[in-house]
Amino acid sequence: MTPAGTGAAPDRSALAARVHGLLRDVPDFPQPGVLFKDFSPLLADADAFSALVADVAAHWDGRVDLVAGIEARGFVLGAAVAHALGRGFVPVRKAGKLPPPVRSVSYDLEYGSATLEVATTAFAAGDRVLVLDDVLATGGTAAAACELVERGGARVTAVEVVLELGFLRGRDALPGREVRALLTS
Ligand SMILES: O=P(O)(O)OC[C@H]1O[C@H](OP(=O)(O)OP(=O)(O)O)[C@H](O)[C@@H]1O
Ligand SMILES: Nc1ncnc2[nH]cnc12
Repeated sequence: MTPAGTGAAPDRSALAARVHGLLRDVPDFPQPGVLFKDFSPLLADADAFSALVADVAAHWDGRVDLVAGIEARGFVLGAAVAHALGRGFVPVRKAGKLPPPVRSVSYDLEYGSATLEVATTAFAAGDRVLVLDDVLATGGTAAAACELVERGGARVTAVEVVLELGFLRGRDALPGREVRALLTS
């Protein structure tokens, strides 16, 4: 593997502290009562973003065939990790964005409900797929993405997120799956 960016991944606890310091808390967004975690400052920090991508890629190197990123913030992280791994990227999109034929799954998330879609041709039988997103909250989004991967005949190796909102118990929506998070709050 040749990680994009600055080379070897640093110590994970140091990386976690650095990433934590670059997340911005936004109260009452997108609706009252939600404390929104804004990843924009992290993405804008070239060194921290490179270190994060290198860390994730180093962990999964040789163990996945494709990275599936969930719209929209999972696209940014997922495409960067796929590039660092030298693997392909599959966009898992909100309804109506991908051209047919697609598979669809509806789900609930922390602040609403939605439908995710993936191209029916995205996966080959037996592909090992890393599902990647920024936040695991209730787990509805990640569970829907996993279902889409498996309906396509592929296998979910794991769900990787930057931040897990532990109090929302997203892992309960992903029984039996490996879930890896850099940060838990
Ligand atoms: O675990 P859950 O409760 O399902 O929530 C997690 C999802 O919520 C956010 O996406 P959002 O749907 O807000 O879309 P965005 O990335 O386009 O802003 C986040 O990026 C995850 O995909
Ligand atoms: N609180 C939160 N902040 C950012 N993304 C989220 N997705 C679901 N809940 C979220």
